[in-house]
Amino acid sequence: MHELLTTKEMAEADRLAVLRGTPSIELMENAGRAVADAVGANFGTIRPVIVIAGPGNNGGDGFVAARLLGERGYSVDLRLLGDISKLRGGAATAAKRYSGPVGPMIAEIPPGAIVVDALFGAGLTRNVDGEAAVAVSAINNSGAHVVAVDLPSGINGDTGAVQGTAIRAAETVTFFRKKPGHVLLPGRIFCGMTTIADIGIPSSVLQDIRPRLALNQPSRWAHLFPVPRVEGHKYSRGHTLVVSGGLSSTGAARLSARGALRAGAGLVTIASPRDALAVNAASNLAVMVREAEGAEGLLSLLSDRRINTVILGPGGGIGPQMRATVMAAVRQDRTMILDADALTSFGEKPNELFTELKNHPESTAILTPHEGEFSRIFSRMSKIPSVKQKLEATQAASHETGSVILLKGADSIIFSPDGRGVISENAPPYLATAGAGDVLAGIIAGLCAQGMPAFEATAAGVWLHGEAASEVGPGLIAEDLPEALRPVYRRLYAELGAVLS
Ligand SMILES: NC(=O)C1=CN([C@@H]2O[C@H](COP(=O)(O)OP(=O)(O)OC[C@H]3O[C@@H](n4cnc5c(N)ncnc54)[C@H](OP(=O)(O)O)[C@@H]3O)[C@@H](O)[C@H]2O)[C@@H](O)CC1
Ligand SMILES: Nc1ncnc2c1ncn2[C@@H]1O[C@H](COP(=O)(O)OP(=O)(O)O)[C@@H](O)[C@H]1O
Ligand SMILES: [K+]
Repeated sequence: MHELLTTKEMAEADRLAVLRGTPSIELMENAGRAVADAVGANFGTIRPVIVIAGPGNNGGDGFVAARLLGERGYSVDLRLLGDISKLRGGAATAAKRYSGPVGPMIAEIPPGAIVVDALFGAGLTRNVDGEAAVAVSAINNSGAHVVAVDLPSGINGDTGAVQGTAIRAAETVTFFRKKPGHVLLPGRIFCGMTTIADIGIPSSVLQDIRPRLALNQPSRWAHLFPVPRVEGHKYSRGHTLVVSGGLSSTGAARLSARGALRAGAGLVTIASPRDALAVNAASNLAVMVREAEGAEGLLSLLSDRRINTVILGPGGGIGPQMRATVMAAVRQDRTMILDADALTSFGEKPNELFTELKNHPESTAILTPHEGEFSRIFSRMSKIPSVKQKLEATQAASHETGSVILLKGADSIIFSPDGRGVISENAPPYLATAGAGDVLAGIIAGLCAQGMPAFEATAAGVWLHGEAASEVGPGLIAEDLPEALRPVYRRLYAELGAVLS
């Protein structure tokens, strides 16, 4: 159930379901029934229901829901955008089956009403304006409980963007699988709680559609999640190196190091400039500290081939020294997590980094920008859209650079250069706190160190990070995150049925 279908893929799912024997009107009847059931689950017949129907199949679902709610004893007021004679296909059939009155678009919602929003769904092609926009604002201003059919009207199903204006729903009933617009912001906020209804589309259609996008859930990466082995030892669990900043900025590296260790790396070492050695050493026990000054220092530490992952960027400083250090790591064929300052340092010359990465196919880079860092590093690359189109931009950045890209936010997006992508929805808002990203870089590195492939390790790291945050709860600070991994790991291993004797 974790695949995400673009609106085009969903139309294909509908088409294949029809080809395999389920008539389109039956899909629409099932969709309308699921919506009527959602109203019935929470509200008795005492509340009036207003169904706002649009000119396409989304409106058709609205006609079905209106008919069924009427049959169940609700007082239903159906309003249609456009002319009933212009309805086509399933929507025309659904309208014929509805015997109640059909009114014009509404500009005011009576108090206490429940609104079924069946104005536009997957077929929204342009900004909402005119009469439809008036209805949207009347609904939003009324405080009515809104059940959206498939998508809140005005939300783009592929991007989650608001097209002109959009209905704020309390709940959204979608069909077969979620769409990206249900999980990407701001769409996710407009959806309220989203439920998925089975309308009779067989899951086997997915074998033909082969969706590339999914929710970031353990089902995507659990088969590759590292499980400590009885015959293992610390070296078989990998060694992560974190490059620290100078005396006044060691905290970020220490947070990353702690994240990597808790995530299960066998060893973690902080590569520290001399001036910060004392503070790094004094504040770490299980994490080791070694002196390393700039690119030269890093190279000398990387002569130890057991160090298999390197974190660069957190608190590292912006400028030529950081660029040289990153380039040195790239030439050493390691898995690198490039975060924060390591990304910003290449803002002027991104191709310098990406050319070097291409010349070293044995090295793997995972880039973990937030939106600001993403713009800094990618805005000069013409084939990468603006970060405002975040899904397309992340996918293009991964494709163009051959690196795993994690675009951080409330709806973190991760893409692999092979085109697979996941979107996360488990991060609580209080995770947005200083240093949380540094811990995340560490968790991802800790998973890579244990041999998990880069894309899956990044997805798993982001999921664990969100779960750990929820485990801590409000009041969270970044230091809490590595510690909260323990109960999350315990639960995850239990769910995986992993034997940890
Ligand atoms: N396919 C199936 O088997 C099933 C589909 N199902 C349901 O169908 C929905 C998709 O249906 P759909 O493709 O007809 O699109 P829909 O969202 O109704 O909108 C298209 C209409 O709106 C109009 N329009 C668009 N934007 C507009 C704007 N800004 N302002 C004004 N008008 C605008 C557009 O006009 P046009 O662009 O053609 O001029 C067209 O008339 C899907 O979300 C699900 O609920 C379920 O029943 C299960 C089975
Ligand atoms: N509104 C939000 N809801 C949930 N998580 C968020 C939100 N905003 C940011 N985050 C998460 O918080 C973390 C912040 O990381 P980052 O921006 O690198 O901050 P820092 O550099 O201070 O560590 C990321 O994991 C990001 O996904
Ligand atoms: K809708």
